[in-house]
Amino acid sequence: MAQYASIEIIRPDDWHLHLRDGAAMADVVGLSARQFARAIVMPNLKPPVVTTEQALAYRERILAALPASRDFEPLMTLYLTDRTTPEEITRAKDSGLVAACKLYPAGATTNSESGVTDIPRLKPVLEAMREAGMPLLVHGEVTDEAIDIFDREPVFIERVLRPLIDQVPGLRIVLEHVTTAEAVSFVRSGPETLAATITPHHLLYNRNAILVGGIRPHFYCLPVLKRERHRLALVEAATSGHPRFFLGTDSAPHAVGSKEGRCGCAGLFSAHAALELYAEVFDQAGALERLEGFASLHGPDFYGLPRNQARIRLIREPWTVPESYAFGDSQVVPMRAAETIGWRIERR
Ligand SMILES: NC(=O)N[C@@H](CC(=O)O)C(=O)O
Ligand SMILES: [Zn+2]
Ligand SMILES: [Zn+2]
Repeated sequence: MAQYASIEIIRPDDWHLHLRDGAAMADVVGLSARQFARAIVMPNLKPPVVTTEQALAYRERILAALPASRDFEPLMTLYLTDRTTPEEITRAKDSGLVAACKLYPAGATTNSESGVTDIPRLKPVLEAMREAGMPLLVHGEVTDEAIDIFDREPVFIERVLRPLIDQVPGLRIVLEHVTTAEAVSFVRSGPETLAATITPHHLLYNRNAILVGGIRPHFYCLPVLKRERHRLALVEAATSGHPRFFLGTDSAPHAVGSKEGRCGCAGLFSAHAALELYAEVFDQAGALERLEGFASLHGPDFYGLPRNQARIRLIREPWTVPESYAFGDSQVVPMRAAETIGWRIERR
């Protein structure tokens, strides 16, 4: 098998990113813009981004915080609630700047308190999205207390996603941050309108990372890391060349104090090195030739957006990740903190 010293690909996009807001956002946005041309920006701020007007204002704050040299396009999203109307979908579509809407089952993850409690009642909104050609992005976990946290994704697929696809056929759906073999086979056997994003952490780690040799809060995210057999299924899907699996980091920075407490927040921060971490995965799988499809082609194709023109080069050259990055009035601990990564992006 060829051992590439470097690899050049079309500049990638991140189809699932948390940028937060204010000074913290200003500290992290440049790290994503360094590698990605565009990113789907998640709307789970406090309070959430529920109207087109709020999404456009958030977009302006992101653009204002970008380093002058960076060309980076934030693709905005709306946070669906029980009160979202079909008219709001039309406004979002007409703005030309809102790319998708996000469904958080209420209580499923970080800042999802205002999420949807009654998904069947959302049908008129989902139909308006289908007419607008606007994808529905889904955090796919049930919140039922009786369901084990490691089973919440497969149960969501059977209880919620399968019926939803039947009720609104033709709606484009992205099952975000898939973590299980069940999700992979559901997407593979699903309609052409169903896709999934995969994170670097779910490709690189299994649940041992959280629990072996001490409890490691920086590996805690939702959906939680799963068994090794699930990780292997994700690697197979990502590196297979299948066009309905693509890159979405779910980089979700939290101030170090909110991760390392008695009740730590869910979310891993990977924006400092996301593409480099994906390169490791594809390299280990002997599939570097397929990185470009996963990182740069399948996403825009599914969203119906143009592919990027610029190119980016990754070099096989280890570097040590800092212990932390600035994050507003605090710090954020990055994935692989104080450890090495085998690839780096060529500076231009
Ligand atoms: N993934 C996470 O563990 N956390 C995300 C929310 C999410 O994507 O579910 C966050 O906003 O912190
Ligand atoms: Zn999520
Ligand atoms: Zn997320």
